[in-house]
Amino acid sequence: MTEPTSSTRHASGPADGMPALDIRAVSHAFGTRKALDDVSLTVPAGSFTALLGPNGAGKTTLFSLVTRLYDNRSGAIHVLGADVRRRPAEALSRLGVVFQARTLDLELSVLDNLLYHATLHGIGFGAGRRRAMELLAQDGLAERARDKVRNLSGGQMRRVEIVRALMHRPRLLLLDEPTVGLDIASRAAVVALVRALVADEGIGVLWATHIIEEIGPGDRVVVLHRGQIRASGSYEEMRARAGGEDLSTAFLQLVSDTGEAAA
Ligand SMILES: Nc1ncnc2c1ncn2[C@@H]1O[C@H](COP(=O)(O)OP(=O)(O)OP(=O)(O)O)[C@@H](O)[C@H]1O
Repeated sequence: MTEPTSSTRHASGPADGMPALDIRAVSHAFGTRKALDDVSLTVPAGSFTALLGPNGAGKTTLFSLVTRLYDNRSGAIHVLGADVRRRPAEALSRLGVVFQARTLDLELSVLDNLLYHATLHGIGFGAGRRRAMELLAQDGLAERARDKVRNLSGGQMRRVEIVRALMHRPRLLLLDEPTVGLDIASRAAVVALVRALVADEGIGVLWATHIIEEIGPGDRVVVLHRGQIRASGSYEEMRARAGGEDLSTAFLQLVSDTGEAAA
């Protein structure tokens, strides 16, 4: 991405120093099946935090609670200080989300998809169009603005979904396994786009994945397994846990069924 403009750098957002996302003691069950058990985690503002967990760990359930698809009946979730239960409109206006399943309208143009989202957030047509073109240009997709989404590659669709999530200038971006199904080059482009948002604009990112290679030095890592947080800390701390071995070794130790639940 190119250097952010003043309008992109200062997105809507409250107090400095507040975590982008703070989850405290949240549990969730589907009937008798516990999907999340007393989960607490923090995404500091301007951090890339990887939520690392194997299939069925509870990542999507956690995202559904943060975005209010499900109601959190225990614990508390704050987005930039706004409680998602008590101040949902405020909290949701501060977050952008890219769901695991594709949600663009394939028959609409890229621009119309973005304008539709802008309208849902109360952004007027002119301002929405300017914002969309600014973001598409930053991501090298401006010339595809009038193309039907159906004609884009999978990687380009993902990047458009990220652009869409940024239309209303959130300070927290949630991405649920955003590179699933992409080839290596497309995956690298998506990762680079999101890392640039963290570095250039200070957006807090929670990146759910089970792909270890997407996590690197300087990242924060939260390991979720069977609905429980098994570990959290910096990439370097995680490696140290495995005696200096790579992150894969640490991860496999943490999600083995004998691994202790630990903070
Ligand atoms: N709507 C639902 N009804 C019943 N059980 C569910 C529902 N959604 C999820 N679960 C169960 O909750 C647990 C956590 O699922 P979840 O989809 O949150 O995990 P995940 O980490 O996102 O997995 P994946 O990487 O496979 O997407 C699993 O045991 C799953 O089967």
